[in-house]
Amino acid sequence: MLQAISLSKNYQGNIALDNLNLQVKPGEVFCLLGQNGAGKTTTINLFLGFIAPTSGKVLINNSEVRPGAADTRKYLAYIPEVVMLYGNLSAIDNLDYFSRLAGFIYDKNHLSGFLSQCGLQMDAHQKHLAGFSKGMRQKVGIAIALAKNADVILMDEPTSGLDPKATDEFTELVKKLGSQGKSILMATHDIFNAVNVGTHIGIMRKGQLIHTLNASDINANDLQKLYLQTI
Ligand SMILES: Nc1ncnc2c1ncn2[C@@H]1O[C@H](COP(=O)(O)OP(=O)(O)OP(=O)(O)O)[C@@H](O)[C@H]1O
Repeated sequence: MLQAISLSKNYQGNIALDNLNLQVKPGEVFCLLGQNGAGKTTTINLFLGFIAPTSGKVLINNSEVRPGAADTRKYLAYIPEVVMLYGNLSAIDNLDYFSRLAGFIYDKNHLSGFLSQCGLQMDAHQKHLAGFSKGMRQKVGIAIALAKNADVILMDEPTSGLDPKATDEFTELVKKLGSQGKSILMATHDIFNAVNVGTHIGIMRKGQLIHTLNASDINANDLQKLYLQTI
């Protein structure tokens, strides 16, 4: 489970995050919406331990995240806007490498099984990543999350630039991960997708979480209205 408690972050006197409180329980997909600069990436970077909070704390499975500490990182997988892996390695070799880094050793069939579960077509498993589309890279990123057995998945605008079919495939995968009990926090600008994939939706403005909603309580039109009123 993910928790942010009274979390604030200042950069040279500028407030990037202001007393944020949120939690993402197992099985929940929490979508964070907000304009550029609202603080979404800062929130994700704090959970990843890339930066330290100015005040407050972030917890993963009840352990406090500290920059550079490995104990909370083992629960995590991270899907950035573009999954950057080794272009000169095949999908299966990338997956093997990153699984081993996380302490998991699988045979080729098992690795291939993770890639297939994530919708990557068989004939791409042995191909170099350099030739992959963004949608294919995101699938390999999710396969790494599965292979690492990560409880928590952080995603920063993972569907930006994906075509509608690739977005739909990605959305179905994220729902499946949620139904398997993962806790997922996703920063996104895609209101329609947030309603579709999220169990919870947060709207941020200037570092504050202004609204937190159950996705089942709102449709995309009403969410868009609320978003525009809020930002
Ligand atoms: N390393 C940094 N140094 C100084 N200011 C920063 C740094 N990183 C972020 N900020 C500032 O913190 C605020 C929040 O930025 P953040 O990247 O978290 O927003 P965001 O909601 O993710 O935006 P976007 O949708 O553009 O990705 C912004 O004002 C930004 O300029």
